[in-house]
Amino acid sequence: MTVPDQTVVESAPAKLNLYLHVLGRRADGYHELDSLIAFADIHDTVTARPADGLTLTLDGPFAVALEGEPSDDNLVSRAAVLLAEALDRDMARGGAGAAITLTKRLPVASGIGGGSADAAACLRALARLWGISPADPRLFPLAARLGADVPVCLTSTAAYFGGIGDIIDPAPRLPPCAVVLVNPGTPLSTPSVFKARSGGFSTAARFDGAPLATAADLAAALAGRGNDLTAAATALVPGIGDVLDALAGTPGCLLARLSGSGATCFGLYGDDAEATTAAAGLTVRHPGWWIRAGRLLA
Ligand SMILES: C[C@](O)(CO)[C@H](O)COP(=O)(O)OP(=O)(O)OC[C@H]1O[C@@H](n2ccc(N)nc2=O)[C@H](O)[C@@H]1O
Ligand SMILES: Nc1ncnc2c1ncn2[C@@H]1O[C@H](COP(=O)(O)OP(=O)(O)OP(=O)(O)O)[C@@H](O)[C@H]1O
Repeated sequence: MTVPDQTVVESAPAKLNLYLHVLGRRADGYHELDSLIAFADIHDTVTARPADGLTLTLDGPFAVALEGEPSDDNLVSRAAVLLAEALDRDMARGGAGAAITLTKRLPVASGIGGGSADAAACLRALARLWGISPADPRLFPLAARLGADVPVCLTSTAAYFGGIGDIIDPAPRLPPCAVVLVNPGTPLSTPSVFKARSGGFSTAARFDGAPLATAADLAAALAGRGNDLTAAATALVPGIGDVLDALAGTPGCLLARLSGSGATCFGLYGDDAEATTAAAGLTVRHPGWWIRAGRLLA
């Protein structure tokens, strides 16, 4: 959305790993993954307007979680600097920069890729502000330099994620599906979860069956797959087990699962009313949890 004073607004949607299989561990310590990634209409927001230089302002309920970190370390600032460099946009020589605001609504270090989504949204917002397409192919290599999850967040459409996150393939069309996201309130760092993981490896499990017409079809297909980081994440944050049990116990929940390295879990539902009712009930019973209802993006 562009508003008349040239302010550009981009959403940074939460990423969900509908399934996440760990296929092996490379010599450099990174893990080979097979994952079906989808996005939800539950999001941070990046706003950019013309200004001298580059500045970042944080607001929103989870801004406080990032305020202890230097602003230059924020993935949004890093994305802005990379794009300015790639476009040879020299603000010292009078080129217009951007005043960026990140409205942080997604919990930090929570397995739903908020930082990656913010970085991708910043690339799209500044591309538009500075007169190039948000689909410009130059954005992809910049996104990859910012993190494994950032390229897939550029389009925020469902995708298969392979390699160490560097292989992105189109996913089957997902059916309309309502979701509830629940985080028990404990940040969880991705490296600690991979380090805590033990046991064997899974095989790749991309869908090759009939089209997924309904949320129930999607849940049934996912039931034979899993998130291989669940045991390790739950060992570090036992509250994940409570979240999964609570989600699974809500009427209409078709599937409850951990996203990424956690600690956010998601429930899938056949319709919006079931998800909204589930979220409301969980909020009453667990006032300390972060709970949001929404839908998967098409
Ligand atoms: C697990 C996922 O959430 C799945 O969507 C993401 O791939 C994680 O992406 P991310 O948070 O951007 O993670 P990165 O910053 O790339 O990696 C953080 C750390 O997690 C471990 N890591 C991450 C990705 C991967 N494929 N193998 C790993 O072993 C590594 O120790 C790495 O240093
Ligand atoms: N804009 C940002 N939002 C969130 N975290 C950021 C941001 N910029 C930098 N970071 C850093 O990145 C770390 C990971 O944050 P993020 O919320 O993206 O994790 P995540 O949801 O677990 O991601 P993933 O699912 O990709 O593992 C944070 O602990 C923080 O230090």
